[in-house]
Amino acid sequence: MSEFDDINARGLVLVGCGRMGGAMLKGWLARGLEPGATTVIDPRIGEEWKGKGLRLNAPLPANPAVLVLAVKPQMMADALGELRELADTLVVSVAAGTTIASFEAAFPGAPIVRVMPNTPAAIGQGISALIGNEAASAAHLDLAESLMAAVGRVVRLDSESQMDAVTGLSGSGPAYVFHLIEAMAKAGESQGLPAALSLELARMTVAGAGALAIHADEDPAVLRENVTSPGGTTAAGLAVLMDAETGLPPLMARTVAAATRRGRELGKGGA
Ligand SMILES: NC(=O)C1=CN([C@@H]2O[C@H](COP(=O)(O)OP(=O)(O)OC[C@H]3O[C@@H](n4cnc5c(N)ncnc54)[C@H](OP(=O)(O)O)[C@@H]3O)[C@@H](O)[C@H]2O)C=CC1
Ligand SMILES: O=C(O)[C@@H]1CCC=N1
Repeated sequence: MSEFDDINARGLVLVGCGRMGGAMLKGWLARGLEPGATTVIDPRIGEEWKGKGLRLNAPLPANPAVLVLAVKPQMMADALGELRELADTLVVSVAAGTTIASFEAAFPGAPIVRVMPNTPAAIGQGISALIGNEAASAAHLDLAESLMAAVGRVVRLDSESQMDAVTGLSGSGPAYVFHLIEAMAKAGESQGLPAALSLELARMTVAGAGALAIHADEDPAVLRENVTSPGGTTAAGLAVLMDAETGLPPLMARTVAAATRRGRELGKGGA
């Protein structure tokens, strides 16, 4: 028994195979999704997906288990317009902003699950938050959860109103962390290190600290204190980074707030 048994029997349709759709597809194929059971709809399908046995831009199966929508929110209306009605299919959207209500208008009566994943899904290290509509049964939610659990961890939300903040935190978050790596590498260069060495030190520091944050029993605050010798180098660095006015906390608060706000705008049809 695998989480893909029903999906492999009935089919999965992925609409939009770009950065996020592609990341999930990579993870699903690695964990048991059969290429022949997978229909990918994307007008500009990347070369990497050809020759793998996927059904590329092929007619939709009669009654797929799941329809995954992974196009940009701004393209969603066009993409939905191209889909015919589906009989008994779970609709899963990963689009930022786009509300469950807007999908209910497109798929009346259908079970709909809104998910916010992130791109580490490509290596099975994602985190996804999900919430379903009234028509989504416990079995539908379990199906969506098992699909996303195949590419990382899954949390369920209490309310759709949490989804924009989730998007601003963990959906967009990998980009913040990649930028942290870039910024640390640049800072090392400024202190005289060669670029390649600085990048390697920054990349492994973030990766190692992230892994430790998951595997250690202690909270991140304790792990931070473990690095910080009284009167030492870390304390000097953190005095800058943790400054309540000019440090990371207010900057991160503004960053997540801006992303959350943008999610809300997209939900209202913002271009
Ligand atoms: N990237 C991320 O980290 C995350 C993205 N998301 C969400 O995932 C969704 C996709 O984002 P992302 O992968 O970054 O975007 P991309 O632009 O990389 O991927 C979207 C893909 O959909 C294709 N497409 C456009 N119109 C249609 C259509 N009518 N039918 C089928 N495919 C179509 C695009 O083709 P073309 O390029 O030709 O337009 C593109 O290949 C968004 O809604 C986003 O909010 C959610 C979490 C994280
Ligand atoms: O930037 C975006 O809008 C999407 C949603 C979360 C991550 N990428």
